[in-house]
Amino acid sequence: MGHVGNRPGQHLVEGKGLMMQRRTEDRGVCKRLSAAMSATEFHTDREEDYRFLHSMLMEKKVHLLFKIHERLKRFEMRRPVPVQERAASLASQLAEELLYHGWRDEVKELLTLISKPHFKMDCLTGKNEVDEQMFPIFTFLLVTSLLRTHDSVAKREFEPALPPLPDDAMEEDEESVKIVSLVKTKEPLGATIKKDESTGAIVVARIMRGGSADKSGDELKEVNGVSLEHRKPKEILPLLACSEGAVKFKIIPGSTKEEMTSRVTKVFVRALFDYDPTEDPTVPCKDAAVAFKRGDVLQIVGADDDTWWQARRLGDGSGRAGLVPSKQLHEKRVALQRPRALFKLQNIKPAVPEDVDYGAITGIRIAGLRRSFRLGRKSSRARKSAQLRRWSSEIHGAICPRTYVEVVPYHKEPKDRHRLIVLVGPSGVGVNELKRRLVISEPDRYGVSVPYTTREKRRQESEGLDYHFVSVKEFEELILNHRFVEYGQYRGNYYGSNLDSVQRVMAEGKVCLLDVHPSKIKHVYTSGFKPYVVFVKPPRIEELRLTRRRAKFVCDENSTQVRMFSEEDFEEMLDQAEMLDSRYGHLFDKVIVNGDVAAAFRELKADVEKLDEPEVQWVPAAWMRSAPTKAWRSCSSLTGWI
Ligand SMILES: Nc1ncnc2c1ncn2[C@@H]1O[C@H](COP(=O)(O)OP(=O)(O)OP(=O)(O)O)[C@@H](O)[C@H]1O
Repeated sequence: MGHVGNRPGQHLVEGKGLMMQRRTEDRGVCKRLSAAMSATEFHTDREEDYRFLHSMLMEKKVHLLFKIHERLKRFEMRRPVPVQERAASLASQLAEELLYHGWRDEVKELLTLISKPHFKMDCLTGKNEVDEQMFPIFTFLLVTSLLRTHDSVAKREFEPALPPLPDDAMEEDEESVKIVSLVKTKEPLGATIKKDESTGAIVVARIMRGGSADKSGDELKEVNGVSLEHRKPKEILPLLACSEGAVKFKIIPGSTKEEMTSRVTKVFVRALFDYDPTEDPTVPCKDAAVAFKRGDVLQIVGADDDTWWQARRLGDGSGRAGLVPSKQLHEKRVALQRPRALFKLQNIKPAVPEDVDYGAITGIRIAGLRRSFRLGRKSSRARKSAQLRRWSSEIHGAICPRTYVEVVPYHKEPKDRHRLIVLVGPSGVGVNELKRRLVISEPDRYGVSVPYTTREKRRQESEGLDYHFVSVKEFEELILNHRFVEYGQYRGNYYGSNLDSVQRVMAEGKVCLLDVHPSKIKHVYTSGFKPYVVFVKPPRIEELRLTRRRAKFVCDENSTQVRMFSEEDFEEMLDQAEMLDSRYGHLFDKVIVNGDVAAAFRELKADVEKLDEPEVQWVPAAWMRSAPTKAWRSCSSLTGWI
């Protein structure tokens, strides 16, 4: 066993010698097994080691241990919960009903004795030691006894009772010292501690609002009687970790407490990024942090720290506040990441002629249901400049990252106009298809804005139904007056979605459906339109192949050709969707995956209808007031998020 040398496995061999001495001890079995297994990497050539391993692995106890482990795991997964906390009293009542009448006094006394939870089972197993006639009663009592233990566990009565406050607690220093006893439970204390650099004192750094402790700024003097003088926070954590049951803190109120309380903010924000504390190595305490997804609404209840704010996630039911990265922290993090656009070339989508007669393809003519002015409508020159804009916007996004935006509750009144529904998505994903279905389903409720164009009217077209036909001069004036949400040129003609056209639909009391490139959403991002942005996302490629087998796709740049989707089209659609989601995802209120078109349509319709219900909707605060609240200004500024 005394193998000495510089080989990597040396210490393992020595470890094995130690293990062999203790081979009979159950507790060492697992350790030995894992160490021996590691040792095999280096010593499988040694006969002795091999024999040792073999004999150990064949040991019945090892197998039993694994079996126990598996059972425990299975049991753990089932998460058993008590059906009720009064099983024993029910059983006793039943016993009374059935048996109790006419029992001798000795039996009654015995019954009292052995129905205690801690009554030893051994006493009941020796049949000869007790009256034969009473044996069924013993059996019953044994069960009752077990049920009492069960009830104690169900009521968690096994936890120690709080020790009474020492009589001299307040006498010690009436003004400034208080002793707090807390029972350690599974619920986090809701506090983090740190060393105050200026005074050297250990202080409660953060107390989560709604958590067990809520006295931020207090100074910790003792934990379970152990003085914390000159100790570092990491020395204190083991003290807390190893304390069983009652944990006693001696706390001196911090001087800045009132000041800090007054700084509590009541700001609501929408998160514009996902946050998972389990994947964040820098969070001060993972259990004290709050996970959220992009789009979740958070109530910021503490923003006095530059790095970690305290927030509640609305709708999570716990009401507990926890740590979330501050705006500044998230911005710094994003800034440290390399902007992807600088290193990854984007796929350029081929142009699709905007002038295709949609009605001819679908057989359905609805005012304004022309092919969209979205990505696919650009000439190759326009595409190049669009690509450059895309790059610059990605770099801009990295410099000015999306963090949080202040939101306020909005209750729609019956007299209020419907919100504008903005549909975005990669070309060919089915935005027009969904729009068309909505309009057909309720033409009196849904409407689409009629685009403007400078091209000649064709024979089968009507003014105000297919297009508003205007002169170049008129169109350019409208451009100068910022009347277009989106416009472009194709084959020498202007085409555009006009704000007045959108307003006309809304003024008719209809829900206006608008599809634009997400970069244009800013033109309608106002309290007047209150846009509700729906991102239509393609499903996985397998589902695209399956669902679009018979779909026709307008494909040719120079003509009005229609063809089936190709594999390349699908890949491009998915690429574009990813790009749109990463760049404009912070603007999306809803994401609908358009796999099965009927299901996507139902989901969209239900969602849009919900906007008319009296339920609260969270909208950007900027829509409802001209300036951000004082509280939000204290958190950060609102600029540059759209
Ligand atoms: N879920 C779906 N299943 C099968 N076919 C679909 C589905 N969604 C859309 N389609 C079909 O795919 C084709 C393209 O759809 P649509 O014209 O609505 O796309 P789009 O997103 O509006 O494209 P563009 O931006 O280029 O105008 C149409 O023939 C449409 O009927």
